[in-house]
Amino acid sequence: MVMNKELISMLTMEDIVREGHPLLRKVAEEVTLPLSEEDQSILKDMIEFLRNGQNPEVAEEYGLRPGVGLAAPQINVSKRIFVVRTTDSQDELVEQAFVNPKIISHSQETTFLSDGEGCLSVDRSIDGTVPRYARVKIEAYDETGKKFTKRLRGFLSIVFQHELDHLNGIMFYDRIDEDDPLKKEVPASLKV
Ligand SMILES: O=CN(O)C[C@@H](CC1CCCC1)C(=O)N1NCCC[C@H]1C(=O)Nc1ccccn1
Ligand code: NI
Repeated sequence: MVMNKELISMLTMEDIVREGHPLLRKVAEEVTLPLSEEDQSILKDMIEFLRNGQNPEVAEEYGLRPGVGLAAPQINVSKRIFVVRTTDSQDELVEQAFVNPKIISHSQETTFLSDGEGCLSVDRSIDGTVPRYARVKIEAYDETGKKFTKRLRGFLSIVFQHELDHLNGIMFYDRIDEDDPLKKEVPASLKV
């Protein structure tokens, strides 16, 4: 008997897990390499979701919120996988899968998005400064199972840290300082 192929399905906002779902607060499992067929198709769906969201016609058609990153726990898959699609400091398009990602070193200096952060799994806007390392040296595997290290800075570094937090059950607002949510300056001691 011929097994029928998985239906080609695109991810939509219904597939995005929202606040309150336990998976967003779990530490996701490492992925065994090389990636299984299933994990490879999960990665493809995740990249497609970001591409679709960044295509105004498709986003409009399917009611997608545009995202620059997506972590597997957000689509109810507790695995250490996320994808990023954005432009880097040289305005080059970066479309990258990160499997079993790790920060191996980071700057003392911190940075933050001046408008604060949001999250596709959070249907409310939360004001506040989310401190992130200004620069990170990371190690991960790509969709072919190849290990790579990269130095990230700027917006890409922030996106990476937001996604890595999702693999560790951390939400961006966990990092907002309640006593001084809108703090803008970085304590002098932290500047290198
Ligand atoms: O875990 C992954 N997510 O939750 C999707 C998030 C990830 C980003 C939030 C802050 C850093 C990574 C995402 O992309 N968004 N969050 C909701 C609003 C829309 C969108 C966004 O911030 N877009 C954006 C921001 C600045 C410049 C250009 N575009
Ligand atoms: Ni998020």
